Amino acid sequence: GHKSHHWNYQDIHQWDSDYPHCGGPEQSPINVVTGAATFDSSLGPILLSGYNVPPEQTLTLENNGHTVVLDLPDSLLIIGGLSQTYRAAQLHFHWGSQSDPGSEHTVNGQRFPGEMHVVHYCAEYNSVSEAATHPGGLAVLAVFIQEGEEENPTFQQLLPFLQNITEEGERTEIPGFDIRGLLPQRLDRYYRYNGSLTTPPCYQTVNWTLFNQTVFLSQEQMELLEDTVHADHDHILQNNFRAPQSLNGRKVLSSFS
Ligand SMILES: NS(=O)(=O)c1c(F)c(F)c(SCCc2ccc(C(=O)O)cc2)c(F)c1NC1CCCCCCC1
Ligand SMILES: [Zn+2]
Repeated sequence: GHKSHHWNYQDIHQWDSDYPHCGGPEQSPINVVTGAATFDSSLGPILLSGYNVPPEQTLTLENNGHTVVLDLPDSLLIIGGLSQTYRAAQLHFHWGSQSDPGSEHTVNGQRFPGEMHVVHYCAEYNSVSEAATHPGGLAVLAVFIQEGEEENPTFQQLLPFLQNITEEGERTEIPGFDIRGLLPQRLDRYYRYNGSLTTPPCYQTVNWTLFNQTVFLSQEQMELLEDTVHADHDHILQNNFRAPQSLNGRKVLSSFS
């Protein structure tokens, strides 16, 4: 298991004293300035395989005190749109509160209500932990979450279970469902840059894909995400996002013009 993370989102400026990579030059998240992105025609559509998990296969949903994590079978693959094949490890969320947005990345200075990260590791490694320490070892698909009129049926196969894991350390089993349905329709339109984990140890080993198209949750679903899980016993887990980090000369590419 992981050494217990004694960090939190309140003393973010302390992170780099305990975790030196957090002070590195290629950190995440960033603000994407769309007008400054460079179109790269070699960036093809993200191609997924095995994302439809049958209901008889259960998935573990956990409150780890920093976010809610859905463990994913390593049979879910990214087989296109990246230089190598990547295997799924987990997905988790970043959110704000009912009054404030909580995405990690921002676009032209706009923060979205929430952000989902689907974390994958390069198939040449045997585990996400091993891959996490190698450049390009991780590929995270990031999806911005907005509030809309309709209830999102695929998120409805996940969000109600948050009520089983309100306390840090709690976990629950949920029936498999089509993980593809959590992603936007257009997997061919995205921003791409090299960055890091947005949490300690902040390894600078993440190939980021930020989809241009967002997903929509109803107000009730947003409230489930924002107002259900707690950390260290009593206080509600909200605003679990890191501030945007300097690009330090990094290029942001786009798969579309
Ligand atoms: N945005 S992100 O991808 O950087 C990210 C966060 F912002 C995160 F906040 C998290 S959760 C906090 C880190 C953590 C804590 C406990 C455990 C455990 O008990 O197993 C594991 C991790 C979190 F889990 C992740 N992703 C993890 C990063 C830590 C481990 C490396 C590979 C999995 C991706
Ligand atoms: Zn994340």
